[in-house]
Amino acid sequence: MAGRRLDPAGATAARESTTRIALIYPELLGTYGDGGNATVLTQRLRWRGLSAEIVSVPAGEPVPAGCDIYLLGGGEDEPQTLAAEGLRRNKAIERAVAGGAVVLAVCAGYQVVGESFPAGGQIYDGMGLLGVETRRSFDPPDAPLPPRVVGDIVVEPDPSLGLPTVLGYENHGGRTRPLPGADGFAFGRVLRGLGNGVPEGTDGRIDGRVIGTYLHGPVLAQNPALADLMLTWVHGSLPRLPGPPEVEALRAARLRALQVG
Ligand SMILES: NC(=O)CC[C@H](N)C(=O)O
Repeated sequence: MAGRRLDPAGATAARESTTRIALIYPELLGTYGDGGNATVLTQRLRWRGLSAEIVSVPAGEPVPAGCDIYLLGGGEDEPQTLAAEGLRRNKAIERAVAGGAVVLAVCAGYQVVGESFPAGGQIYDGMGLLGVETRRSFDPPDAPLPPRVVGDIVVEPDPSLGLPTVLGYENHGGRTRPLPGADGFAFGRVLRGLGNGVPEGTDGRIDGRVIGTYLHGPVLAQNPALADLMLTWVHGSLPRLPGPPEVEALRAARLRALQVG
């Protein structure tokens, strides 16, 4: 993580060129429509008159290093280990991140960009982009937890991000905690659901422009402000663009139903 202490607010100068959004191994890391995150980012750029391209990277293909944003979604244990194997061999995302690229990694993707994760009774190395480790449970267990958490999740993002409440859906068996002295900070505080499953009650992790979270959804479809935050990391300031009215209505209804806010 050293050597890429980027200031997320100090975005790259405004740019004219097409924004390239890499969708990593969608057939392995694509549960719960996480590929929709690429659609949301692309559309929010196009609505502002900016051009964007989705670069879908099938498993087994080399990951291009020249993209602006890399998206990794959720996956079951076996596809997740295959994805991690491919990504550990191919250091393109690490190089792109060192050059200022943005990463959004959801659930299995979050575990894979961390230092290590469990699958099928073994522990696998991740990419080490975030200083977190995932296990089925930590020893001694801090609280009795269900073997798998499935359901709605609501997160109050870290205030430094300037984001409204974030909504999503989680389905995972892994619990994730920062390694001692890890760079970065938790994505947010869990208001409903489990998230990282640690006593601090946090979800996810952010280090520089790498975001890991347990929120499926696809998360950006329900949380356009998070999409715009990522886009400003690439573009600098962008014209304000409210969420589509139906998304705002859905958010309000979900928050009411979940009795948050
Ligand atoms: N939905 C997911 O991405 C699951 C991630 C991981 N296989 C777990 O169960 O913890």
